[in-house]
Amino acid sequence: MTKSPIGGNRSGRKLGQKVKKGKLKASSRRWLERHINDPYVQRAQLEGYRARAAFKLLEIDEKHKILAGAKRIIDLGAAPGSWSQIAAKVTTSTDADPRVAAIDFLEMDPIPGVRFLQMDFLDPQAPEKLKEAIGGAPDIVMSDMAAPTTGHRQTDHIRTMHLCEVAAHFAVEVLAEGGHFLAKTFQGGTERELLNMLKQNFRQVVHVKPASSRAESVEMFLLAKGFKGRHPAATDKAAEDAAAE
Ligand SMILES: C[S@@+](CC[C@H](N)C(=O)[O-])C[C@H]1O[C@@H](n2cnc3c(N)ncnc32)[C@H](O)[C@@H]1O
Repeated sequence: MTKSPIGGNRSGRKLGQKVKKGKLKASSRRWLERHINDPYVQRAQLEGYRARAAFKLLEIDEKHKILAGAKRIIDLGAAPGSWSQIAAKVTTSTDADPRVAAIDFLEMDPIPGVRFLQMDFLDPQAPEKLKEAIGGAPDIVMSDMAAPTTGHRQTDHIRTMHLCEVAAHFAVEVLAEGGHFLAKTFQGGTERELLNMLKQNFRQVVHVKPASSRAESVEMFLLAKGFKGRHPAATDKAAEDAAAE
């Protein structure tokens, strides 16, 4: 999703009205020009995705093959819904047999096969509600969550890193063995402690910057592949291995 400088408008309707009335500030006009000329925005419209963010997930998948065979997927920070659209397709989720659970504190238009919770993922009740909604261990927990911007770069950075950390701990709590965790992070932002925890619990941990993630953005994705499972012995051995590295 691309954030509008006029306040999180996703549909472009309000923006369109402001353009018509000639009320745009210079920064908004620059944003709009970039948005309109963005090839990923155009492709998203052509291919029926709700956001250009779809291509970040598709590019990561092209290289790292995480989606094929996934039966259940949890999507954190889902609105407006392009990742959930992909998840519903991959899992062949339907309203009668839902296999995708999604959460966002913003509204999201319904997607067939996606159980959507409009709530804050940091709400203490969110993990249980998501588990109930998905109805079984997910093969993928993916998070595109970014904290709402305050204008103070470091604060925004810390808040998004916190979301990434909470998402990682949730993934370790719910994933099926062999499952994957994907989350938005920032360049240079992933804490060593979090990386170590992921290395203990997953076979491979990498940082990815898809081409569709704007070059000027510090956004990156953290991908942890192949969840080792919640076997205490395996976890102890993994911890020893990670500590020895
Ligand atoms: C980049 S957008 C996600 C775009 C989405 N992946 C897509 O493909 O349409 C990030 C989303 O994270 C949501 N978000 C941020 N913090 C959140 C939180 N604490 N709980 C739930 N959603 C959150 C925002 O409301 C926003 O909609």
